[in-house]
Amino acid sequence: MAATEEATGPLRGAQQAYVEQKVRLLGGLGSTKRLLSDIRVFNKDSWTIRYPKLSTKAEGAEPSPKRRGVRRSLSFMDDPSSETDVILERSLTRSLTLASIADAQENDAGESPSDPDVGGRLIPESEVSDFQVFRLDLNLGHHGSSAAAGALVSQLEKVSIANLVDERMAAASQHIDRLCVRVEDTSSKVLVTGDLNAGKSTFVNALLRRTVMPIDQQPCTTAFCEVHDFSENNNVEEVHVIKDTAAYDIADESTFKRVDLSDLDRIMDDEEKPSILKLYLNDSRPLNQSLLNNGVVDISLIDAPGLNRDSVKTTALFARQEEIDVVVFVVSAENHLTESARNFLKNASNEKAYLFVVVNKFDQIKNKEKCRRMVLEQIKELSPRTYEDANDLVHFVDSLLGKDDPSFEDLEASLRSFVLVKRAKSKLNPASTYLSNLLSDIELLVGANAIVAQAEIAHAKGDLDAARPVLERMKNSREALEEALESVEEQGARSASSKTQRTLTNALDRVGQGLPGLSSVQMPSYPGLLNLLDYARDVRKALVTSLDMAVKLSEDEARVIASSGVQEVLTLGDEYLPEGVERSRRVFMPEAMFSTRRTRDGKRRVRSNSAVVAGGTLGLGIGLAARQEMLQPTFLDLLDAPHNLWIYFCGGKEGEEEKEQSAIGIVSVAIGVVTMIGGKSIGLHGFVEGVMHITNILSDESTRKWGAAILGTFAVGTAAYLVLELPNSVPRTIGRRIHYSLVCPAGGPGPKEELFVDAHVARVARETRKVLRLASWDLKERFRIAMDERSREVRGAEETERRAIRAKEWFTEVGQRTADIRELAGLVSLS
Ligand SMILES: Nc1nc2c(ncn2[C@@H]2O[C@H](COP(=O)(O)OP(=O)(O)OP(=O)(O)O)[C@@H](O)[C@H]2O)c(=O)[nH]1
Repeated sequence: MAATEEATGPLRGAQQAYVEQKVRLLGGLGSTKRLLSDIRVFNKDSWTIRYPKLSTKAEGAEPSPKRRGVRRSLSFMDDPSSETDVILERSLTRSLTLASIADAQENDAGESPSDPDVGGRLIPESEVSDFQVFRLDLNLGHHGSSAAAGALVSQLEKVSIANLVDERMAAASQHIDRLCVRVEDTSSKVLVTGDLNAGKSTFVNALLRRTVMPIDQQPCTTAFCEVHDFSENNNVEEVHVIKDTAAYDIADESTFKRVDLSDLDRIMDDEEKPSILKLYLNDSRPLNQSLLNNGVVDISLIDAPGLNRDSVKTTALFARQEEIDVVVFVVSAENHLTESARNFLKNASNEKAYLFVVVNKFDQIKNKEKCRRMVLEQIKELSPRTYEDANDLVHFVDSLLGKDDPSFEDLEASLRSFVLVKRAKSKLNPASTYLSNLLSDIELLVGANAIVAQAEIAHAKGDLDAARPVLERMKNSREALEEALESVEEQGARSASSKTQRTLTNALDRVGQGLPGLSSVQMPSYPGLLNLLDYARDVRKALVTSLDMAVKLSEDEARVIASSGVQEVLTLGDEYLPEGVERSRRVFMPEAMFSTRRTRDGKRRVRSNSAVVAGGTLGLGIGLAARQEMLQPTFLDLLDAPHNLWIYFCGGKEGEEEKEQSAIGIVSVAIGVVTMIGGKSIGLHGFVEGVMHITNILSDESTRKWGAAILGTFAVGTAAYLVLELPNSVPRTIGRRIHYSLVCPAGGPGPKEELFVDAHVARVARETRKVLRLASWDLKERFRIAMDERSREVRGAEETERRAIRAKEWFTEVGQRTADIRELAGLVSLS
């Protein structure tokens, strides 16, 4: 573009300043893009970013007069119920401090003089607590949809919210790319928009000093009409009708349709209404007066359809597009700001910060002062920065009069200055405003997340303080517990074994003497010689049963020992297991000890060697009394010849009394034989006759006379003795035989193994040990699991603490980086 010295001279200084600021801003945008990328990586790999919500507290919301910050209640989208008091400071950067810490610092500061800049927040109070760029409310409208969206988001999980924030950051990063393109672009686009019929086309025509745009009392602008200097179109004035803006290429005829300028009215009225038109016009005014042909920057004016014609959204979106540098908002003074105008201004001011407002048809207003006041009040609320610069940015004019209205001249000068001289404002400010908002959002995000990290550090420390000592104690006491359990097991088994040994040895000794193993067992009464065999059977059964009962007694004693052992194990559990660990819920059932297992077919399975090991007759397994060979009386039960012979001839070890008895016993052998042979049918009479008969054969007459008498007397005496002695000798004989069979079951004078006693001792000890081992195994398992859990807890808390410390450091670093970027991009002051 050719520029004359006259036009460029006064603008050169501003241009240079602009270039410098542009370079700084581009640097800031680049750094912010890298920062965003780092935050996204951190969000993905190291820390799920939480999305904060700051709300005003009903009470105590006001800050201390000494403080620049405001008190807010911090909560998070994924956990709206838990709130923390924070102080939000907004000076050059936005920072969050826990209220408790800020209060403490304030107290430490003592009676320091009040900050003169109290409440000097640089962005409006309403915006200070909220996100501008990362706001998760997609609908920017005013219809209260944000509350619904907030409620929806609060249902989402942390990760989903972090993903939404990530999407925002990705979008911000792309927006930065577009901003960079725009900042580097030398052209400036001025969008003229406003309510329907506000006089936008009239105003554009007045600026161009020619009637180009169709004007009507009826709403008539249906297309976006972009007005460019005709130098961009080879100095040819014409209209290009465009279907697709993105595809439009001035060098490619297929992307547009050429139309003569004089046909503009006709195209607008066409049935197939175009949506975008490019008008190339010759503004023949001198460079220092012309807006389009100004010698510094390529300006294009865009006359947009009235807001209420198209949907508010379309125009609002258009206004937010990055190629728009300046928004000129035309308001009809007759209507003030309509609702759609207010919506538009509110949203556009977020994006642009400064808006150029033309209050048109001011000539129609009678009470001009009142109108001016009311419009300015509305602007103050909607775009505070525009209001701050109202003298330059808000103009009350009559566009119909155009250049003939002195106010219009002021407007033109301000607009030229706004677009050209204050180019930084019109061109760079949208980018720096966006950058500043973005950095503020990052600061709010990392500030809140640093608070979360701090809370996690404290929480992890608390967990570690609680779990570490418990774990240490468990590690140190593990060996002691194992030893104690082993001792319980050992002592229980030993005690059961020695008790059983004593009980059974005692019982077996008594049985060996013909007495019942346990005194509680009744011996059968002697039924007489004729029922001797039954008597022997009953005696045998009683003795055997008494042994079974002794076994049962041993088992009962073992149950008591096992019970107290199990109790000891439980006490050890209480002593060694940490609090909160569930104690054993196993119930020890003594009656289950020594039970036989049943096989699948329901038959009993005897686990021990059936030769001598028995549980007794009382349902405790196969006892001696259940074994037929033990109950079956034999001849030897009555007259134990081998025993008596052994004792008598071999001297034995028994005492004298035993010897005397044995002498008689020898005699009894013969009688016994006869008795057994004759049994009940022969009887004593037959026996005496038999003896006489024998002596008849063996002796002569003289001896027969004496011998018969002697023999008769001897036999009768012996028989009488036997009859009297049998009730005592039979139990002794049977007892001795049972005793013998249980100590030498294989028969014969083999090694004197105490098989009966030993086997039961081993069995009872084994069963007792089994019970105690199970109880101690259970406790050991609980202890091991509890220790593993504590180890895991400690490791988890250590990991959380490490992660949170790293995150906190990282967030602090990010806070520093945003401050540096502000410095670099020249955003130190947002005014
Ligand atoms: N008195 C007076 N009338 C004006 C002024 N500006 C525009 N008008 C009239 O207002 C009516 C609408 O003007 P336009 O310029 O077509 O308005 P617009 O905003 O472009 O209309 P649409 O594009 O259709 O929304 C016309 O009849 C104009 O003559 C003004 O400053 N004073």
